[in-house]
Amino acid sequence: MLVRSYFKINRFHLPRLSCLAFQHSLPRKTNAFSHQSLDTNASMNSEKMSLPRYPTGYDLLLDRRINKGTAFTIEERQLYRIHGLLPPTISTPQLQVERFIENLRNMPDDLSRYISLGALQDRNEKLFYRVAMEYTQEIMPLVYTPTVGLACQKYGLIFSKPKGLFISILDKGHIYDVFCNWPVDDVRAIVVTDGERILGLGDLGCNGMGIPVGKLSLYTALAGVPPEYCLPIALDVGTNNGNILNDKYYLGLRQTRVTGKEYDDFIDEFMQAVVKRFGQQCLIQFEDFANHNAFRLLKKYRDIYCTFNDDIQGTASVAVAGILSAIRITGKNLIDNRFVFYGAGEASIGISNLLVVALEREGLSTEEARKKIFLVDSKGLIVKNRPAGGLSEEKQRYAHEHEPIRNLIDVIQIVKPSFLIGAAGQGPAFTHDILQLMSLINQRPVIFALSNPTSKAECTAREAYEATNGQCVFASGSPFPNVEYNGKTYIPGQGNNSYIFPGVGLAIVTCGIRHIPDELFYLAAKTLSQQVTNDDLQVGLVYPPIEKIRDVSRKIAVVLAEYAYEKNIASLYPKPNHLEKFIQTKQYTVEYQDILPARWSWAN
Ligand SMILES: O=C([O-])CC(=O)C(=O)O
Ligand SMILES: [Mg+2]
Repeated sequence: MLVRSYFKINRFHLPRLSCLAFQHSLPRKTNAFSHQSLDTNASMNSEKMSLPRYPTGYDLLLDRRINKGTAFTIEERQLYRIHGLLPPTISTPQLQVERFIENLRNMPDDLSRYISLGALQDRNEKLFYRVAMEYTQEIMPLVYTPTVGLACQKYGLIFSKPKGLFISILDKGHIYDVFCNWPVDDVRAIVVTDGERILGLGDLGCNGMGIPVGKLSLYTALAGVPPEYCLPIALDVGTNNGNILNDKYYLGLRQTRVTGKEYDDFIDEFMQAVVKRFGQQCLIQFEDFANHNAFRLLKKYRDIYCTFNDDIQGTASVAVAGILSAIRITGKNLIDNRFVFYGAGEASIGISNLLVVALEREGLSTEEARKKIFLVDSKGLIVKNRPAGGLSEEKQRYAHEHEPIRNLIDVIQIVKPSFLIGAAGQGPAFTHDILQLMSLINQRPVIFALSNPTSKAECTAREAYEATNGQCVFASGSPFPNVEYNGKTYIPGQGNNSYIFPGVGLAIVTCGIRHIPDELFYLAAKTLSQQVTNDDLQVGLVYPPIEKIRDVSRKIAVVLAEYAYEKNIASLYPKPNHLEKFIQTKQYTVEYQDILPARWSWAN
């Protein structure tokens, strides 16, 4: 059948088609990324049949948004002049996925796989997301933590094609003009980093670009945010990392970081330029800024722009969701727990702040809630009488009236926590002794090792299960494989903000939420935790399985959108009658776009 139609078209229709294409002056080139204005049906409304304005010939194969590779049909190959540029067999999308996965598995290491996935994203976006959605569990660690950490460290070596914008301090005064070089006008979600604290790896300068790219890939793969709405940005204000400055392949500015007023003015201009270019409702997600800027900038911008800080608020939300699920396993009421945090940076403070909200909902006063939380930083337990240098405003809230305690193990001895949460980005810190102590204090201790990438995790899943004799409830920021221990299989959950930010992004881009109050992250946490079934809890999972993530993200988005309409901070009007259905219709699908004119038939 296929072969017959192939010959039929070849023999009888090719000359006529070519001629038709010329007659209606099919444009040879359109903007490589933007097809949203090129509506097939709209073009079909004209009396005379005209062809949709897609690139033709080789250019079509270079257009990642509509390229289908070997899945282009005979008709498409003929009509768009790509016949002969591809081998004769027409693949199904499923076969394309299988071919890609087989190649991927044959590659020597994860960095090669990262590069290969990035190249697929540049070449055939639909196929990239089909692979990412069908093989989420396998692909996520390659496009995201932990491999993205390695990719950032090697970014100068592996950079090939632009996936976002690089805006440097040298662009100061002209940031809007740089934005104008981005080929899409309707951008609704930006993830931006200044590269100063990439995961737990420290200052990587503009090599940090891998993070916004990875995060936005998950916006689409995990929540179905259309990729054309997404823009990754690296702000380059220099780097204080000597190794990078001396790396001959480094692609960023070779200068130390600009700070103070010059930095602040630069970020101000950046924020204003986003609004000028893309509008007030464009989401700006801050990612992997250093502590000292992260809190400050969040406070400064949160009420003026549509913005949030993922490391503070997204991580807080996913961790609180994990806490709410974990107490369903341990059987303790939330207010009967004590929480020790190892690390007192963005993640720990963010989680603590949201946890206080959750404890308040259970009837505690703010003061009582804060007393349940114990932060340990590089100097030990955070206590009120810290000598010279003092404590930042954020840490101050959690300072206890206590003698200084230097070591984590001593803190645990004295505080007797039920939760031990690591988010210091310092690598192994939950020793066998510490983990064992947790299981002496608690029947079911809860251990979260949230630091990323894997090399920075406070302990491995195996270490946690073994030291606690399989009794602990465990989650980690980067994925760990299942653990077989004493004849039982333990499934470690991934307490990563990727359970939260894609759903938050989906709500914002579909309903035009103008501001992002903290309440949204509490609602997201509750909704996420509600998606955890008793079966999940039974195997120790405090998050839903990753296979359900698209539905989970949509559920989060619906709850957030409801809240936004209630509080009058959604700008899409009128409110859709059925929010869930509405949001679902806006979720990206991996079906190839039909690029044949709607009324075209080969019988013509
Ligand atoms: O990227 C991740 O995996 C989570 C995160 O935001 C971080 O560790 O900074
Ligand atoms: Mg981050």
